[in-house]
Amino acid sequence: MEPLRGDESSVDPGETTIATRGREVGPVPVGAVLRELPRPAVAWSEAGQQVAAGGSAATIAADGPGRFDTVRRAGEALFAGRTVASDLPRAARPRLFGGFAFHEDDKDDGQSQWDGFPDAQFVLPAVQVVSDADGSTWVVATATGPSAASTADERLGEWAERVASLDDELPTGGPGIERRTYTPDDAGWRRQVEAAVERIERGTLRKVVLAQALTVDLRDELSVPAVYARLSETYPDCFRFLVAPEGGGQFFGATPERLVSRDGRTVTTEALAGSTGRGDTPEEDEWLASELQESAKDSHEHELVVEAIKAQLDPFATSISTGDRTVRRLATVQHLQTPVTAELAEDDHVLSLVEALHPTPAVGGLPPDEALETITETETFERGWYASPVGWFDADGDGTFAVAIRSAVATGRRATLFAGNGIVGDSDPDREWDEVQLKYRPVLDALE
Ligand SMILES: C=C(O[C@H]1C=CC=C(C(=O)O)[C@@H]1O)C(=O)O
Repeated sequence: MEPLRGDESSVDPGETTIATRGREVGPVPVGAVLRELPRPAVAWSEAGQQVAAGGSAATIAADGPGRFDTVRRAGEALFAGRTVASDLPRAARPRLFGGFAFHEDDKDDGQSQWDGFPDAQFVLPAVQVVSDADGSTWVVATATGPSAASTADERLGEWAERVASLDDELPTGGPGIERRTYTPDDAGWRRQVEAAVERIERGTLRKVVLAQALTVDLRDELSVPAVYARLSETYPDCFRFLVAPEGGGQFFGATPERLVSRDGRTVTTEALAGSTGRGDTPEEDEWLASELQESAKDSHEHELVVEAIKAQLDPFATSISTGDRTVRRLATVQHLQTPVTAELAEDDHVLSLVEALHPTPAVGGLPPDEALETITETETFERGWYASPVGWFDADGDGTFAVAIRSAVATGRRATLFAGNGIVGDSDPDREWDEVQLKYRPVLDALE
């Protein structure tokens, strides 16, 4: 099916009647399902809920500066004609899954690993396997158009049968890494960080998140479903995601960072910035965590993010509150984290909040425009969808988006991993290099 593009007028309500049907099945391993599903494929896991989805009942794509608005309006037009079988749990309702490129005018020259990833793309999956937090698993089929109901019924029958007879054998080890190429290399990184620090000392820039890319040539064919399953085991508390558009590469990761969730008028987000490593013993872990809590550099970097998020939410909110700052401990790094919640004054759509919050200074910087300019002028690789909003939204305008860090894009036997660090006035290039290497580990470990 051709993606719906542009404004509401391109969406014919007669063509977009949605029918959703579902059936409860026994537990199914996510990797095995992903291997079976057609493209475009998406996977999403949060808070005990796991979705693996494939095929498209409808696709929305958008490019350029109005992309958030375009997607929201096309989504609203699409959802207007939906019918959902009444026996389905909330987790199986129609949702659009996808995300955005980091920059609004992302250059897709047709030759990079980002080929096939537009500035924004969302898919209403034809088939989903949803494992809900209560332990139940559902096969869900969705179809659009005049014969939506009968197509959804047929699709459900076919997929419930296929899912029941899945072979769950997946490669147990990673494909192995033959060659690594860093962009920039360590000397180039040093120059970039020094130039950013100089810019901060000289003028009005306060913080910029500089990132780098690590391209790995793989020894064996990569099974993204197997890597996704491995990330799900190692990072159960992170958002795991996979976006595999038709005919493009596969973008995946396990990110600790929520961009925003909207549930009615309640908004949840967080500041996550300031990092240190993990220790070899519980005592060393504690020592590193308390050093992080007390570090003036990390506190400054973190507080800039908290203040910016509050300011970004302010125009929407009747109240904003922040929780206690804690240390979030992951498998290879520890971060300073502050939860932020807000109550909306009106029923703003989650995509309006995504637009307001992206990029947070945890992946962009401050002031935002100057930081973005610095990133564009400095970085020598394509961010594509790295550090961008990925997630879902539904017919009510509720949704959850994560920040797509700890991620990689893969095509064939090659994967490019991304990682970045917040640079402030007293950043040291060597320490920043070491810290960035820790952020490659989640994906790297799954590939080795
Ligand atoms: C930009 C990344 O991390 C951000 C999130 C947490 C901590 C960060 C930091 O300490 O610099 C970064 O702002 C990344 O992982 O690529």
